[in-house]
Amino acid sequence: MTRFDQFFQTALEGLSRRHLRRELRPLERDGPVIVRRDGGTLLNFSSNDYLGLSIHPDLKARSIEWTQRFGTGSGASRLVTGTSEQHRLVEEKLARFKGTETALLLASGWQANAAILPALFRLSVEASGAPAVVFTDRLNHASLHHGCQAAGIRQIRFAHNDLGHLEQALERHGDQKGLRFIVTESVFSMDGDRADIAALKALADRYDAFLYLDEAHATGVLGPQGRGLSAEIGGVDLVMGTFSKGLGGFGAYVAGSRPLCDWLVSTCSGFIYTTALPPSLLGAIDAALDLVPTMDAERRHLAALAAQLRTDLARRGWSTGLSSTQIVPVMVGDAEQALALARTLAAQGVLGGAIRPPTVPPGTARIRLALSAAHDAGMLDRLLRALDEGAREHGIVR
Ligand SMILES: Cc1ncc(COP(=O)(O)O)c(C=O)c1O
Repeated sequence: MTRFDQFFQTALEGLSRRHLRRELRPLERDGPVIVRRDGGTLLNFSSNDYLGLSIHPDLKARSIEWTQRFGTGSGASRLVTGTSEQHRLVEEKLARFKGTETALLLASGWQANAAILPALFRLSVEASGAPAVVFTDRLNHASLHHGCQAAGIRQIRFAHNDLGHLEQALERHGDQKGLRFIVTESVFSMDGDRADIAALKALADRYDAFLYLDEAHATGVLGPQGRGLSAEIGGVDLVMGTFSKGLGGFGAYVAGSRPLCDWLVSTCSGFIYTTALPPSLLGAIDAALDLVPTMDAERRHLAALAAQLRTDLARRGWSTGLSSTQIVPVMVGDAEQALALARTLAAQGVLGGAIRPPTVPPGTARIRLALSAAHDAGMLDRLLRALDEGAREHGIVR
């Protein structure tokens, strides 16, 4: 015990009373969609490993091979020791995949957003002498908020995916001197809905704004050959994404123009002051980038499963919001009820995470279901039966 522990305890009890306390629970994976927890087996609907690549033999083999050839760690920041051939090869492959001039690897999606935005916004001061004017979707991921906060800018928030509202804001702030930035996601992680990238790009062009797009949940899954929604139209100024979800590994990327990536190499704290990605991860990413473009059948299966699930849930009276992707929220509303429902799911052998404020807005707690190409129709039936049971047990009004 330290003398501060009593403060932690009291603060934690406060979180518990508001049903906001989070806890780590031991879990072991057993195949693409099965996990073991508390001695039982659960069917997993909570993982972002959308294509099941994290256990693919090709990723494992190249990760092992590159570890054996190049070691377990990179030793230092790339600016200190130099850039390895593997980093260069993976970045080139990534730029080809995303259809951009170049790309840059970063440590994680969270770190990328948290560190890129402050570096990017500095450009405004350099170019115009005034701070950046930043327009953000109200439901942007925590890491995007963090990046804005770290940059010390005030976000001009527009209603979720409401481009009319965004346009009004662009109009209202039209006479501000700084460079304009629109920061949003192509697929929203807690709602599974999509941004209209073509319309965003048109707005960005009309108002001379820089478009920053987070493709964390689209990479590998959506767009032509899984290249993300930005690949459908091209011309997005900066696309970031992660390797931790559809690509089955870990780490993140920025894809864009050469001057953009050169700027980040010189100014992005989260790139400069951190150790380069290790060979094991680079090997897995390299293999995933070979496989993903060939996985149209898996993507079709995943999309069909998600559509089926939404139809079945709607038939049973559940709302799935505006989901149109592999992420399907089952809206509950009350945080305590969402937690109770997740507990019943687990008792029925199904893992579906309860997502509560502050991750989602107050009153919109939900079970976030994330589908994988490794799921099948029988598994969806099991999930639906478990949800019905939970609704009955806890008197959840649908
Ligand atoms: C939209 C979005 N961006 C970024 C991240 C962070 O990515 P990573 O898990 O690679 O840190 C997430 C992860 O949940 C996300 O949902």
